[in-house]
Parts: sequence; structure tokens; C-alpha cells
Amino acid sequence: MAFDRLIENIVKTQNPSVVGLDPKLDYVPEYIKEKKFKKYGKTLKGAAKAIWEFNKTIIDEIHDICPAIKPQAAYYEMYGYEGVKTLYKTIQYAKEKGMFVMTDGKRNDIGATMEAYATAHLGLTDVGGELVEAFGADALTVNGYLGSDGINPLLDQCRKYDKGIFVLVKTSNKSSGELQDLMIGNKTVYATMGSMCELWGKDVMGKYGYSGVGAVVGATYPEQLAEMRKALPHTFFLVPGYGAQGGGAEGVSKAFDDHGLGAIVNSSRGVMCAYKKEDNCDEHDFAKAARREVIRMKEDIISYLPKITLE
Ligand SMILES: O=C(O)c1cc(=O)[nH]c(=O)n1[C@@H]1O[C@H](COP(=O)(O)O)[C@@H](O)[C@H]1O
Repeated sequence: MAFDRLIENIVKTQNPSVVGLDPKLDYVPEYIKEKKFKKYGKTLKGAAKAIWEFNKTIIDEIHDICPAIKPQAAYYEMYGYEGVKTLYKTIQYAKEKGMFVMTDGKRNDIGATMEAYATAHLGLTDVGGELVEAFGADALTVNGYLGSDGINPLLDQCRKYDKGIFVLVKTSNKSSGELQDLMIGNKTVYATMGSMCELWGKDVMGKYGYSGVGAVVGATYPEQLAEMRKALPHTFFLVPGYGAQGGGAEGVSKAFDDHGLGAIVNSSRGVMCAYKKEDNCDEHDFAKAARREVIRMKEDIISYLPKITLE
């Protein structure tokens, strides 16, 4: 099961964090933009090439100490088909480097359309009998609020191709409670969605006790993290909102089990823009600053956890 590979990467690096590659052009150092604009003009192609160099340099610098990346599709779609090509190259390159790749697409639709999304991001596309990988991520973030018929096509791909999904349960944003905290009977909406994740995961169980159906629970809600960790013993958590959104290490520690496993914490802007925050950091050293931030974040998080172990 896909999350077994993620867990093994986490144990190997002793790092339960994922770098979000959400690369707005504003985050890319000037020297890269100048070079690419000179060659391709101030075009979508110039932007996409600049972002590709930015991503590749960061991946080269962090792949040995970081188990995974999470590219958010919107930041690539913003640069049109050239941007989407960069998304594809980023996914493939990170996988070649041994990283686990979760595409953040937050996809959901009716079953038939969901089959297309599932094929695009997790499966193989049938081109006249030839099966071709379209994007090839290891996992995809999805929205479960259309119910099981939106999730079943994803589960088919998870079983077939050893992939995983992360379902939005309690999101990190300020207004997440407007809907997600409402009560359905004696249970909140998010807890209800959490229980559905446990059910959906039943026949895609991995060997370390976690299923291929994970849940997104925001770092900005430590109490809910603790509540969900207790309630969903087989559900692996993706925890975004550390750093830039105000989530801290003590809070996110509630997402983990007694082996220091069961969750992975995301930081996007915190890592990509680390060079802008450091005193006197030359922009040419942006990836080294990203590496320093990955190490700082890892040390921060594991200082609140038991030793990360499979035993
Ligand atoms: O699914 C997600 O990854 C996600 C869910 C959520 O509840 N909150 C959230 O911030 N995210 C994503 O996590 C990333 C957070 O980015 P930073 O705030 O820059 O670290 C972005 O890619 C968001 O789209």
C-alpha cells in the first residue's frame, strides 16, 4: 500500500514532514527569472521554465532528508499548459529521487468524472489500448463531500496501482468551522467525514496499520487533531498549516501515534521562501536555505515526538 512507502521514507529520513511545492513566480529568485525571461520572454513558458529550475534545485537539495513533496496543482495551472508540464516534470523528478509525491488537487465530482480524475493523477490512461501514465503521483488530495461514489473510483486506482488518497476532514483555514464543525446528530461534520475515511480504507489496508485512505487535518486545530487521532486509528494524516498559517510543533504532535508515525506535516511557503527570511541570504542560496528550514522544521517537530520507529 502506498502509505507503507511513505512511512518507510519517513522512518529512513526520521522526518515526518513534507515540503509543499506551491511555486508562485514571486517566490522564484530574480536571477532565475531573468535567465528564463531572456531566453523565452515574459511568457507562460518563461514562467514555467523558471519554476521548473526552482523546483528541481530544491528537490536536489532536500531529497536525502525529506520523505515527500506535495505540489499544489493550482500553482501550475496558473501558468497554463506550460505550467502543467512543469507539474508533470516535478512529480517525475521527485519520484526518480526516491521521494513520495502527493499531488494536491482536492479533486471531487460525480463518479464518472471522478474516474477521469483518478486515472489522470493515480492511474494509467488508455490510449488506444496502450496504458500511459498521465501524471503519476503516489497520492492525491480529494474532497469527500460528494460521498462514496466520488471516492470509489479513486479506491479502484489505489488498489490497482498501489496509490493513496488524502480526504479533507478538518481543513486548516479560519472558516473551516462554518460547515465542518456543525453537528450531525451527536457528531461534527468533520468527525463524520473522518469515520467515512476509516470505512473507505477498510480494504486498502497497509502493513503498518494505516490504510491507503488518509485524512487532511489542519495544524491550526490541535484539539481536533488529538480527537481525530484517537477516533481514526487506521487513518494516516496530512497536516498542513504549520509555519505560515500559524500551526506549531507542539500542536501537530497530537496528530502522531505512539511510534511517532501516523502523520506528515506540510510546509510550503516556509520552505520555498526561507531564503527571503534569513538575514543576508544570497538568493543564489535559496535551495540551501530551504534545506536549512527542512532540518529546522524536522528538529522542531520531532522534539515533541517519541523516536520514529516501526517496532
Ligand atoms: O490539502 C491541503 O494540502 C491543504 C488543506 C488544508 O486544510 N489547508 C492547506 O493549507 N492545504 C494546503 O497546504 C499548503 C499550505 O501552504 P503553506 O501555508 O504555505 O505552508 C497549501 O498547498 C494549501 O493548499
